[in-house]
Amino acid sequence: MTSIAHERFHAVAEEPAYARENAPAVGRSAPAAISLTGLEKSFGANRVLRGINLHIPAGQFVAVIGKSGCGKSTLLRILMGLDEPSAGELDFEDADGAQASPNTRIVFQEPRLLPWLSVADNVVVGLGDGIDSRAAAKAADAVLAEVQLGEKTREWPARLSGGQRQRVALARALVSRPGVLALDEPLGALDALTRISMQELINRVWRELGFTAVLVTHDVSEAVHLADRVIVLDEGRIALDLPIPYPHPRRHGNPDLAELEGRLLAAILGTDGDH
Ligand SMILES: Nc1ncnc2c1ncn2[C@@H]1O[C@H](COP(=O)(O)OP(=O)(O)OP(=O)(O)O)[C@@H](O)[C@H]1O
Repeated sequence: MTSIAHERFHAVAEEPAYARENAPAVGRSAPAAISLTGLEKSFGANRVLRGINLHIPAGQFVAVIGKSGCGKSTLLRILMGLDEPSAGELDFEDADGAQASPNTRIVFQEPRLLPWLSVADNVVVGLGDGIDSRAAAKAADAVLAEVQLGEKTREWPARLSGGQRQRVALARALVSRPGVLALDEPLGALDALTRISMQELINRVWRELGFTAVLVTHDVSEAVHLADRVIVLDEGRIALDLPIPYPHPRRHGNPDLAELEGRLLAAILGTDGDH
């Protein structure tokens, strides 16, 4: 495993006006650091995660990549509290290193929208209960504008394209201003051009809002375009921990990124030592 001294290569911009004025207090949390220590997960005799040690600083964007079945989604589910580890520890820390319980949200490959609710009401679902309905509607409209769906707030999900539906799912995750956002192959079902525009959108909202992001993807190009750091999982272990030391936003076709993509592919396919 290659360990890295993390540096922030992106400047988190000052909080945008829409976020200050329209984000409700409910759920809102500062970006949190994530620490995994000796994390293990078994399903019966199947040892899926085998002693994962990983520290993700607050605000970092990490991509997790690896062969099908290597444990990526299991790791993400444990991070989100959707599954329990068999052994080891998961801790969140605030900027002072104190234990934290950040607001965490996840976006899946399928948008999972409720078909009987409008686009705006689907986003309001992301706020949970206990928030004034006018404040919730205002927050939903603002975040929908941020994901360029300001024209579609009253539309039904069935009348949107696949990319638009996934932008609603992203807006539903962002409306409560999470400190940690998990992305489980969120662009996997989209065509190549929509993927690129969604990558730009994810990169922009991350730079603007500054949450900690963990992205599971099969796409090495997506990983090096979005992440500060890419973790390659192999049979439940970290096979490579690769920093991507370039400022955001990143250009497609950059030869330095192409070289990193090659290294990642070799690590995923287990051909690092071959010539
Ligand atoms: N709830 C479960 N019960 C039993 N086995 C499970 C469960 N969830 C995952 N597994 C097993 O854990 C292993 C890792 O699955 P996981 O979904 O984490 O892999 P992945 O790397 O995300 O795969 P993919 O890239 O195909 O989505 C697989 O062998 C899978 O069958």
